[in-house]
Amino acid sequence: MSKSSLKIAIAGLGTVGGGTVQLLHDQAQLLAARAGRPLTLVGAAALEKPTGLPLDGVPFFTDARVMARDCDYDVLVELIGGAGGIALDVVRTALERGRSVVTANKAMIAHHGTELAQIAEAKGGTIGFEASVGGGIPIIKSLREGLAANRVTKVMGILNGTCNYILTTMRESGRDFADVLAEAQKLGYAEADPTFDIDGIDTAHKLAILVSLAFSAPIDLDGVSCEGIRHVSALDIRYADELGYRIKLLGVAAQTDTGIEARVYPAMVPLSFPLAHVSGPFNAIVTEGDFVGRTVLEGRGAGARPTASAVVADLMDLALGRTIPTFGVPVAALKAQPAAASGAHRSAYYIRLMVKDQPGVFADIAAALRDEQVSMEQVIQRGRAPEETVPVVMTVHETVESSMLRAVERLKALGSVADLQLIRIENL
Ligand SMILES: NC(=O)c1ccc[n+]([C@@H]2O[C@H](COP(=O)([O-])OP(=O)(O)OC[C@H]3O[C@@H](n4cnc5c(N)ncnc54)[C@H](O)[C@@H]3O)[C@@H](O)[C@H]2O)c1
Ligand SMILES: N[C@@H](CCO)C(=O)O
Ligand code: NA
Repeated sequence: MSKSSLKIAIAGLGTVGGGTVQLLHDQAQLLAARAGRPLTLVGAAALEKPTGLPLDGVPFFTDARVMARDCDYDVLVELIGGAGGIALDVVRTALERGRSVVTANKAMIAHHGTELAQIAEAKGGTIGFEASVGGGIPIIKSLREGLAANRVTKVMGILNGTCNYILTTMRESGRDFADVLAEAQKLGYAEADPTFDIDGIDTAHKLAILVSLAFSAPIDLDGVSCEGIRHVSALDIRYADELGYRIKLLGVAAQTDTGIEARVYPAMVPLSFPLAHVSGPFNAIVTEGDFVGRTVLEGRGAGARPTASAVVADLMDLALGRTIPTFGVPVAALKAQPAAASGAHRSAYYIRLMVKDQPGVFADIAAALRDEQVSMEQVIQRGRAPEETVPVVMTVHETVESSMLRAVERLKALGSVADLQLIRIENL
């Protein structure tokens, strides 16, 4: 006896929605064979009906709210975007109707995930959000299922394809930031508002989701500190190369004795580091678990086809009746934890100072570092330009963050220092 099809309504037909419609069409036979039932589109909504997508015979809606409310579907796929607004409305409507939801919307999950999981639990639906973190990389499934036997102690990753594309292309081509960002937008990697990418907000959304899954805690976006890549200059990228590092925007979360540490920041990573060679729009995530040790997952973090691959993986779980609580455990079992004590983090650092080229400057810099017990490792200063500022670049040994920040204040207060750039050096 053949099973009934999984009825899918899709809201949003842009980069990811278009890719998803195409995948459901191109792989229809393979999906039906694996799921034991067809996956059928019963509705599609967007501001305008795109041409060139295989949507013949699929009812089209310009109002996604109407589709969410009236259409007869098993699962609503939300690919509109935005933390609230229409995306949240259609998702709430579907869940309230006892239907399931699949979404790529990390902003919405990071802001409203716990509340939505509660509705899903109460009404008998589920929420799939594999596409929301790491694009096509199965990191949600990995944390929620594959690593379920472990206490996870650390999750660290390159989680934003746009930033990684910008940093990689700037390094390889010497092109400037704005030019490369425009290219990432054209390729469909960037968010509708690309400041979400470059200011680290998108990475923070994704890290908040990973923290919840890894440490069984309710989503806490406010608990993620966030620094983007706007201030990373071509000069720093060149010095990183010379010193044997790559600059990467990282999301890093760890379980510490005092609570959860969750941070987004650009860091220099040594070439031997598992994330150093991850380039272009690729993402990668390193996890550490108490029994499994380290695992590393790498793949395409953005773009139509990889992201559609993750959306449809969630649809396959639904078609097969494989369901699991949204964050791995029922909402009532999620336990909030305090944020780790600030300033206690230890790491090495890269410092670039723009200084006036005059006698005594270096002694002042050395004294500022000495006074805060910060120990220098390498120093690069070359060129001579008595009328201008010149770069002095240093790396310092592992030091407590609070000492490093006090030393930075001392350095900034020196009359000879015109500018200062501080970048963490990350190691595992
Ligand atoms: N682009 C990527 O590589 C990527 C990867 C992972 C996750 N995501 C996420 O996927 C989601 C979609 O991103 P995208 O890049 O496909 O966006 P997009 O801008 O390419 O597409 C958005 C779609 O939503 C539709 N839409 C917008 N407002 C609407 C409204 N009021 N009513 C009905 N439809 C409306 C648009 O017509 C369009 O079809 C976002 O949450 C994004 O963060 C994107
Ligand atoms: N704007 C996001 C899309 C994938 O989530 C990125 O560049 O990674
Ligand atoms: Na994913």
